[in-house]
Amino acid sequence: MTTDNSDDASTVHGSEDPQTDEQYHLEVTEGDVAEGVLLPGNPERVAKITDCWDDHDVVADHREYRTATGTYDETPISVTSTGIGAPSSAIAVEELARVGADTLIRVGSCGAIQEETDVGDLIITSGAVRQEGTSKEYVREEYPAVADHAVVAALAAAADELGYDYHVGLTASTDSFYAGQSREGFQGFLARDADDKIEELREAGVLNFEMEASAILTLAQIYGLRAGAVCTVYADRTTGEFQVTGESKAAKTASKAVSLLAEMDDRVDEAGADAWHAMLGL
Ligand SMILES: O=P(O)(O)O[C@H]1O[C@H](CO)[C@@H](O)[C@H]1O
Ligand SMILES: O=c1cc[nH]c(=O)[nH]1
Repeated sequence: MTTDNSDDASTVHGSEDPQTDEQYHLEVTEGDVAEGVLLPGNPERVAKITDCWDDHDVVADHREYRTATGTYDETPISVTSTGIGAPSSAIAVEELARVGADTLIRVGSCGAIQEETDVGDLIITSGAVRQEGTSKEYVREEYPAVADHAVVAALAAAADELGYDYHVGLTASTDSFYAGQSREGFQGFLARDADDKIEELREAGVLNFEMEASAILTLAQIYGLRAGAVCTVYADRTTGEFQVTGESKAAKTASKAVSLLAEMDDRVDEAGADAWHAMLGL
């Protein structure tokens, strides 16, 4: 008996050299992406991000993963959409790391749960509650999802320079937009402890809900990569207001942060760690 495997053969992605092979989900290879990569959830946000760059090319577009590479303020930079949620974001981190990315910044939207945060504000994540399952496949629940301190500082410096209102603090990353974020489901369904859950996070000082940051930060920490997150507030969970607004603020802030980090890295290469600390005001 003969078997026709021609279709299979054309879609095999080799695993002998995972660094340089085309990656199975993202369809990127080494050289396609810069060291600094922005990670929006929504593929449609890729174009909104590249709008503020000097130039760019779309280098891959497969499933939820759209990747573009270009320059911002003369700094090489890439963007890859992750799709919604931790499982697909973890795949993006895995495959981007394999092709040479070392700095990952999520550029997202979120729901804010504190009174002082308004729709359109930016929230820069310093650490994230791991209310998702993916990062638990990698490491025990007690392991912290922390943002890289230089990435947080660069995002805050960028938002300052651009004149945007921002808050720095803790994010809760969930596996569910509805039940996981204490929203009503279909026909008014309310998950067990929904009200208590949002109140507990609020009282513990958590600023916002979104769905990817904790997995990205956890994997980055395990792999020795730098990561952070900046999200625009779409939902104000204290007033009930919801508006899709301010996407370009997070895009510009994260792009500028990548160029500030590259500048810091160059200075460290030239003058040692003291210069880096001086730039951060430490
Ligand atoms: O706007 P993005 O980056 O997709 O982020 C947020 O929006 C989606 C839910 O609507 C989730 O991915 C959440 O994290
Ligand atoms: O409330 C919100 C808004 C955007 N994304 C989320 O995950 N939650």
